[in-house]
Amino acid sequence: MNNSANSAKHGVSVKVQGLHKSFNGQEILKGLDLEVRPGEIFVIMGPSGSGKSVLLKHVIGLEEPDAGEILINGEPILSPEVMEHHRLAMVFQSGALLNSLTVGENVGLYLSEHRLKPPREIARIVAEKLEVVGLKGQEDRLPSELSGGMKKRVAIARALVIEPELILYDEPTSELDPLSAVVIGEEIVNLNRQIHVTSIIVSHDRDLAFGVADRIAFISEGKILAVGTPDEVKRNSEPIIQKFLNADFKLR
Ligand SMILES: Nc1ncnc2c1ncn2[C@@H]1O[C@H](COP(=O)(O)OP(=O)(O)OP(=O)(O)O)[C@@H](O)[C@H]1O
Repeated sequence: MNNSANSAKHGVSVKVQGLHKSFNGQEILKGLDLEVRPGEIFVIMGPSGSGKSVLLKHVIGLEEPDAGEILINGEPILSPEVMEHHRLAMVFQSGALLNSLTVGENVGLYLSEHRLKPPREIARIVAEKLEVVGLKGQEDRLPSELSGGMKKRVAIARALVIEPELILYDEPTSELDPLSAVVIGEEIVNLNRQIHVTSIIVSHDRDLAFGVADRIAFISEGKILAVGTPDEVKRNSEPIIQKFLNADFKLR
């Protein structure tokens, strides 16, 4: 983490160029190109198995491309420039909280493990981030005592301790009831307005995508089929997109 940049409240740009990735001889990403603007809420939507999570892992540097590259503010993701000067955070699908630790310990874990701040300062930062996600005063609770929506909000608070310039959300509303999903969507938008962080969300939740996105990319079988505003994507005539967006029960 670069402390000198901590006061800067802005998002980074993300550029994906010609991204290819295969696993065990099977091509999963087939040459993806994308550009996410600073401060944008960008949703990557598409059917199960289309490669959304694999793409997200490349954007945070957890996977290396077979070909192509990911640029953060014009610099390769794995370059020293990005590693040292940009703060990228990921909110995992499961929340990835440690059940043996309290909420406060989970949120402050990165700072305490790396001894980046004195305990009193960590406690102050944890309290501040919990307040941002609407969980003021919940430090001493255990993850097992929380609802699914609260766990996701704790996971978001944990991402916030590094003052991120980019937050990646992997299926932030999965396993949530519709009301809790709306709360998480609102949280993502509020954060975006408050700290101007660039947000990339991977989701097949149509309501979330159309509710929060500035722009949406629709991905299918490792290719981008469309990129545009929610209205543009809704109007796209590609049959796979229309089928996905209008899928409904037709039993009665
Ligand atoms: N590390 C890996 N090794 C082998 N295959 C993988 C690996 N990671 C992903 N895959 C395969 O890549 C394909 C795309 O997976 P991915 O998780 O990106 O899909 P997704 O679009 O996020 O789906 P979902 O919406 O169901 O989460 C799947 O067929 C998956 O089995």
